[in-house]
Amino acid sequence: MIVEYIRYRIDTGDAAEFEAAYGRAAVPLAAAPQCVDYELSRCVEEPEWYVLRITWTSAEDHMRGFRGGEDFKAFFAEIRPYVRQIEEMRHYERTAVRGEGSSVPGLYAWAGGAEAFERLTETFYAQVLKDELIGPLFAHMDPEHPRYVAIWLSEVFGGPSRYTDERGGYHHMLLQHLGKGITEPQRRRWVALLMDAADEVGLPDDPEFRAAFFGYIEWGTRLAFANSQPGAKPPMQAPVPRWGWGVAPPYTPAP
Ligand code: HEM
Repeated sequence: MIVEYIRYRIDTGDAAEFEAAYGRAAVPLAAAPQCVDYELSRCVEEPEWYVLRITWTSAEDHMRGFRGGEDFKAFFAEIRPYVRQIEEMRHYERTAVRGEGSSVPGLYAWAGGAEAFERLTETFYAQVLKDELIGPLFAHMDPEHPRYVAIWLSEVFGGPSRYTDERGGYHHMLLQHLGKGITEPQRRRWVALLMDAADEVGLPDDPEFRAAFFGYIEWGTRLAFANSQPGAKPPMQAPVPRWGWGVAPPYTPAP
């Protein structure tokens, strides 16, 4: 990915028409498969300055793919009057220094932290052991298993990286599932019992949290199922996944 910055200096009297033109130009821009995202910002201290940021899949995709295609023609038709007001137009490589801030709490904090996941797995595995369909799979489980899965889940949902640091990370978890031959009914029962346990221990039940939580559990159990089949050849090394809110961040009612 590559980021293009275009800085404009626009007379304040032309600002409304400039923004409207970009509003129209954004339609073919958004339709271009080379465009990852875009944002036009206006300077607060000196309102004649604008910066347009466009993330492209690559500089080559931008210069050859987009510029050579139909979307560019429609895009350029809208912004042509402002080309002479461009003060800078360059591609920038992203560096490793980036990340998200804490304005939105992570799923780990939202769930209630380490204790919440420990309560969850304790209750869950107590039911698992009594279950006729999946209980036998866990008959010889390590008594610490619920705690290990709690620190795995905590790490996945944005808590400390304890499973990676203390328990061998993804590789170790993967080894526990290889060759287990989990069936689809067993996977479903695992999911159902975990969701029951989530209710029982009072994990947050707002739609946004449960959608994100369930999304990971669905994804993770499908991987565990696939990786447990005879002959499966999953990647042996990978980071522990990190799961976020996805398309529905926490709902905060208007004040
Ligand atoms: C999101 C889904 C899942 C997660 C996050 C998960 C997580 C884990 C982890 C972290 C371990 C290793 C614990 C350790 O460090 O020793 C493990 C082991 C194991 N998992 Fe899963 N698992 C998932 C799905 C499943 C499913 C669907 C099944 C079967 C129905 C299953 C059966 C097992 C078994 C039998 C073990 C070994 C337990 C033992 O003997 O100690 N897992 N799992």
